[in-house]
Amino acid sequence: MSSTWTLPDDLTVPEPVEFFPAAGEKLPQHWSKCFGCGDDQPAGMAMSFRAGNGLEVTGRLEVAKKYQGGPGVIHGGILSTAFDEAQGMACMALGSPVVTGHLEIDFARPIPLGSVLEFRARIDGVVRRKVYTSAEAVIVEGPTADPDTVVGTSRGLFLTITSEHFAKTKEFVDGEPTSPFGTSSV
Ligand SMILES: CCCCCCCCCC(=O)SCCNC(=O)CCNC(=O)[C@H](O)C(C)(C)COP(=O)(O)OP(=O)(O)OC[C@H]1O[C@@H](n2cnc3c(N)ncnc32)[C@H](O)[C@@H]1OP(=O)(O)O
Repeated sequence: MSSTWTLPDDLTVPEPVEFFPAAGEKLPQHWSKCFGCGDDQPAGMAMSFRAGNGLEVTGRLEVAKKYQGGPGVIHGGILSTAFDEAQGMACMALGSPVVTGHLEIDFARPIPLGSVLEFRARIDGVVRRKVYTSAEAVIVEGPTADPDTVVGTSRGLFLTITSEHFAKTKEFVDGEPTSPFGTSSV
């Protein structure tokens, strides 16, 4: 199905901030307790990310058996979470924390359990606090691996925020952060 997503006319394309890692380098976690990428979150998806060219990042997800939705395939909510994480991590190029405002996914192909997915996510541009992002996923390891076949696509709007955003939920934080960005990058 084709997306109804359209980019605004007044979109501008920023440069990555100076401290954004060079292409191929690992991105720091934004929050070690994050369900998507945290290394201090045993229940989480343990996604990892590297900087790509310009405003692009690549992410990796191993599709564990516990992510099953339909028989033998990934749950759509897990794939959506992975896109959310990947597009949010692309926003790291702005050097500002963000949260997701809107996310839409096309599920293009079944994704068998045991696959390794690669996500290619990017910032398409910004308008004021609004960050327009997009991403695709391909299977790079597993029974149906094919790096040229897109198995899912996503478009997402992220909003830059200040640290005050999370002040409201500070008392509910589960555990101490260990990521370089602490609680505030998200
Ligand atoms: C670098 C860090 C790496 C982070 C990776 C993290 C990956 C995971 C990310 C997440 O999953 S975050 C968790 C899920 N998201 C949330 O919990 C956010 C909950 N929603 C909110 O807190 C607020 O709705 C939000 C901050 C998104 C917006 O509220 P604001 O009061 O700050 O914005 P405001 O209403 O002033 O709108 C600002 C602009 O955004 C637009 N906007 C806001 N929400 C929108 C929406 N949902 N859809 C479309 N447009 C939206 C709004 O129309 C307006 O456009 P204009 O500038 O053109 O006037």
